[in-house]
Amino acid sequence: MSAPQASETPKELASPTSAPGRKSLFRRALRSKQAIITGSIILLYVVLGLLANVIPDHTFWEARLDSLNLPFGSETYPLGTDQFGRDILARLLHSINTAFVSALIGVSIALLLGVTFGLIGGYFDRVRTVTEWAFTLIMTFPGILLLILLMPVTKGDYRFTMAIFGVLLSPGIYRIVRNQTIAVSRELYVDAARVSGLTNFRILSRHVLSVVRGPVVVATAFLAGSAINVQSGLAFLGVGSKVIPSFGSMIGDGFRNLYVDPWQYVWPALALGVLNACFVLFGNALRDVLQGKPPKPAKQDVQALAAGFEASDHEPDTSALLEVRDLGIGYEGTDGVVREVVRGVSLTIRDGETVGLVGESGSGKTQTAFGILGVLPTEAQITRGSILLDGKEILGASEGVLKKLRGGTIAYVPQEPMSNLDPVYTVGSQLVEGIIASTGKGRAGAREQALALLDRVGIPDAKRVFDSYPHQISGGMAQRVLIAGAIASRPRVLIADEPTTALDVTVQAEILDLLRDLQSEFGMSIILVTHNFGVVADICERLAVMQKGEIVEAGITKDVFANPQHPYTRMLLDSILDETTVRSDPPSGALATATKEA
Ligand SMILES: Nc1ncnc2c1ncn2[C@@H]1O[C@H](COP(=O)(O)OP(=O)(O)OP(=O)(O)O)[C@@H](O)[C@H]1O
Repeated sequence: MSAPQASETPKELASPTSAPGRKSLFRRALRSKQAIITGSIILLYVVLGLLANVIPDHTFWEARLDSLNLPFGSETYPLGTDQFGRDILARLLHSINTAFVSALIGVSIALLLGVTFGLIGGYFDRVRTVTEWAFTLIMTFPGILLLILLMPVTKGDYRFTMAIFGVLLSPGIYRIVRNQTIAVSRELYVDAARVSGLTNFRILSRHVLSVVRGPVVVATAFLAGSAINVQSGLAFLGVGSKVIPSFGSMIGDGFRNLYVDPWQYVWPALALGVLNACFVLFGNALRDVLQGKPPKPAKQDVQALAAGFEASDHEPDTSALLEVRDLGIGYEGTDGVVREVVRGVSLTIRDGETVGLVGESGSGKTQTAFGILGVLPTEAQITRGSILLDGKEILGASEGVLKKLRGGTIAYVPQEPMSNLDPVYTVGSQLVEGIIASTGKGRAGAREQALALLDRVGIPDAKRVFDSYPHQISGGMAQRVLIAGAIASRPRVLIADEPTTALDVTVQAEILDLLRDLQSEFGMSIILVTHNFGVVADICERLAVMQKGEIVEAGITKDVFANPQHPYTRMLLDSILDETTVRSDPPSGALATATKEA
């Protein structure tokens, strides 16, 4: 399980680990009204373009001296004629084809270069310098000027011009793909794929491409609009063939004839404007779909949720600080069926107590914790339930409300401390940013508090650690740093997700001692997510045992340890190594050696 990464991801792109595949993006796009409307309009343009030789009564090049500047609504010329007596409708429909061919050529070349070299540059560190250099060089070219200067080479053929424009667009795609590839290459599952002997090509096509394609699809929509605009702009300036109709050349002709018949200007400008707006809005809709919105409960009192943090109509347990009731979290499978990974979990945490959420890997502990924090992946669905904080419903609250809660009332200490510190920034600057965001303090005050917190969590040379980069400190120190960040806002609930798993035994004990001290000092409640009964025995007053998404047993820790009721709890307890029992049989290696010596 990895911690939520949304905050570490560039705004325009989804987290690499959460990026859905193309199929999922397409399916989710169908749920966005904006994507459906703008996508349908773009599709309508395509159909009209395909019927360019069928719909009009005249060809686009046919000029009739007896039909100059006919107004719209004229017989056989529904949109009228231009100053050369040519059918505006025919020219408009052919302009659509010119626009789409321009977009197709420009975007295809940009994708071919950007995706290919983005994958190569992102994945292979050794060639990255070369790809960076090449694409930075391309970015220095003065785009439009270059396209005009290359007129003698392109001979005015807009298709060649757009091919060159595709090269000029490619750095944008390259950067998206390169960034995503670098991020994915650092994921543990990619390391695992390498170790298991998968070829680089297989890793790139299977693991990396599936992550980068979402953002690339979104960028493609924007690039298509941009290619159409540039082609139209060049045609307006007179760069390119006068014979092939395009929105730009029609706008240019209409502009020159504005006082005779303004409609000759209005039609192509309108057609280009609408098409352009559709590409931009379609791209925005895809991006929203990709970034997603926080999962909403399936069945909730919508009005209460709309108010964000309104009082709930449940009858809350008045002694409870946090109350999770019948929480269900599910994911849609490839067959379209939603399967619950958290199934009706109920949990109560009172002020100042530590509750262990225990169970083997995959039992739904972290999903429950993420549900409380409101940081579930966008594809997650809340299928049922309620989460009350101080008796108020927070499930389905707005992102603004949840952000405030996460920064202040509820804090989170993630698993794997090292992966949760950005290697590019010093420990201090990351702590300071977090403190500014959660407390609203100024930089100097935040720095002072960060140093005090580092000191408080038992880091001996706080100043040195403050100025260190994450790779310069140990795992135990990194965990202390994350705890320092989490307690900065003096939270009332601290959710610690396997806070000791990645640490060696002595450091584990120190971290548990630290959590215990901080709890009594701040009087906060702790939810300790763990698979380790030893940790639960050490620090938790109560525990809840999870299996396959359900709580199968809950109670006071010493009671459950003394008299476990559920077979699964008994099995987990039995699997704890009994330190008083020493195996009498020698390890197999020793046995083998002994046999050999004999
Ligand atoms: N994005 C997702 N899509 C589909 N299923 C998911 C997703 N994230 C988690 N799950 C599933 O939810 C289940 C519970 O996962 P969760 O991370 O809560 O387990 P856990 O008990 O915390 O285990 P661990 O300690 O290994 O993280 C798992 O079966 C997991 O495969």
